[in-house]
Amino acid sequence: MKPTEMFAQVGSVIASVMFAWAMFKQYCPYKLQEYIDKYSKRAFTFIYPYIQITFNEFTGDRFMRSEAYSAIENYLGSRSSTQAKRLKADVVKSSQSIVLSMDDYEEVDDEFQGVKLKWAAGKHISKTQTVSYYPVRDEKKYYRLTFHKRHRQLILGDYLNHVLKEGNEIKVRNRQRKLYTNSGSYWRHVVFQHPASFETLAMEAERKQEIMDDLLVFSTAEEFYARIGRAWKRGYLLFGPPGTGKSTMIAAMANLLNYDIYDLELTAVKDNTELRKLLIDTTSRSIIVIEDIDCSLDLTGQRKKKKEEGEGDEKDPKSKLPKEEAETKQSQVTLSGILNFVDGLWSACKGERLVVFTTNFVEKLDPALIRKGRMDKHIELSYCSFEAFQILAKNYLKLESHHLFARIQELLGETKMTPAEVAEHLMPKTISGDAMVCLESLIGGLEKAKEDAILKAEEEAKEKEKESARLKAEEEAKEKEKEKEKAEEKEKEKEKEKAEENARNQVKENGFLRKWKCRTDQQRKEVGGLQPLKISTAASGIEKKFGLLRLNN
Ligand SMILES: Nc1ncnc2c1ncn2[C@@H]1O[C@H](COP(=O)(O)OP(=O)(O)OP(=O)(O)O)[C@@H](O)[C@H]1O
Ligand SMILES: [Mg+2]
Repeated sequence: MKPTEMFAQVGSVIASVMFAWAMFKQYCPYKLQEYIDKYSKRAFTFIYPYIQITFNEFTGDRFMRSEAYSAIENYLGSRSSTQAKRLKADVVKSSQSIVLSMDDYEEVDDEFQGVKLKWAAGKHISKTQTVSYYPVRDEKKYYRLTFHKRHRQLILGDYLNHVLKEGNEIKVRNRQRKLYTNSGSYWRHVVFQHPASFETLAMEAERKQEIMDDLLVFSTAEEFYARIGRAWKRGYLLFGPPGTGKSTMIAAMANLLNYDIYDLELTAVKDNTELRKLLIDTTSRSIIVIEDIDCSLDLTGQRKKKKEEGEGDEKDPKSKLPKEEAETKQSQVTLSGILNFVDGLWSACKGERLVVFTTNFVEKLDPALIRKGRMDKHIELSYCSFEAFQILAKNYLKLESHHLFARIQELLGETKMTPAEVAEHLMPKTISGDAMVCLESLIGGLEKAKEDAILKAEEEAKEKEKESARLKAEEEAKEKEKEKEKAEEKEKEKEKEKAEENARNQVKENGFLRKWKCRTDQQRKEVGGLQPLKISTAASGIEKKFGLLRLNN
């Protein structure tokens, strides 16, 4: 057969099939069409040994992007870049890296525990029913997974879990982290790009490792927290003098765990309701920070006042506050509001969260706020030790050792200097960045700090001496006053005794007079009976006591 004849024949067959299909569509009853369609599909799947699963980009209402779809997109990213011929590129981490994914209708192969699978990207296109010059094409993208039906169990269970988990991890790795700050009842964010890390943090290696382990264990302990029935959150209290690295450590924590930071400014929060709203709006994998919690609000004061008034309801202390106080306060966030934020709300929020409080004065805080369970780990950041200095020297000057280190070690043992101050001395002082100049500057600073400390100690000692002398003088004056009072008391006692003695003598004298004057009954009648004797007050007491009477003559 000639090729032209063959083409003519194939053409007429196709035309006949199309004609038959058109006639079938036109005249075959709808019900019958449905039956034929259904059974032909069943017959096909009976013969076809593969299973297909479709993951649409949007689920439910059109506005929610499917989590599974984006996880698969991330999962297939690396495979696509090596297999697919047409790729889509997207920029993440503010132009720092490019993420590739396969373009529509591309296919990539994957393998899981020796089982081969195929992923394909596709889209359904349907025209919307709007009347317009430019009809909108409604695209519905999807990924389709194809695998042999004998692997159904493995793929539907382990494989899909593996895809979702890995996809989500890639998503987290690629995401641009953010630093949120509250403005009214909303969060505003900027890109978080702090270079601090635990490696550059000046701190004793052992303690540093302990904190890092604690953080890493927490971030992978989802199952553990679920098993013990606790919300997946952990509280850290960082305390220490200014410039010891509290804020730096928070940045290092966020970088270690790849978390966002929510820097909560409590004084800008109107009340507990606003606080609750802000907290509900936080996302998982985040650190919620309240810096200088002792200065943020007079939380301790509010609680103490409440206790004094004997109104122990923690739930709503605001209503118990005196009226003027509640009105004059700019922010009405209360301690109980904070406590509820740390405890109550968490159980309702999915995902892990760290809550970090920092303070310069840990002793000022209410014990309820920092008890274990709320602030699980208390970390003290203190003055610069020699070990911490070595890390700073390595970071700033690229120095592992130097002959001046011995002197610095000695001085650091004798005086206190914060890592921030040490770091300031180690900042390059010359264009050539001479390390010697920096170390000498540090030694100078440490020596001065030592001298200042000695002077301060002397002054304090003098103050103390003065104070104790003043107290002693006060004590002595009090003692003298007491002695004087005692002597006066004694004098009074003596006078009283003397008066009583006199009274007794007078009474005796009166008794003798009575005997002497009333010798006969006749005489008694003449004087007109018995009359009480009028004598001095002390004597009248004795007279009452003994019931003595005298004749009134
Ligand atoms: N432990 C440290 N390791 C490395 N750098 C530090 C350390 N402590 C302080 N610094 C340096 O000092 C600067 C100030 O430190 P930071 O802001 O972390 O102190 P802070 O404890 O938060 O102080 P404040 O209590 O005043 O908020 C930082 O920019 C950092 O460069
Ligand atoms: Mg700070």
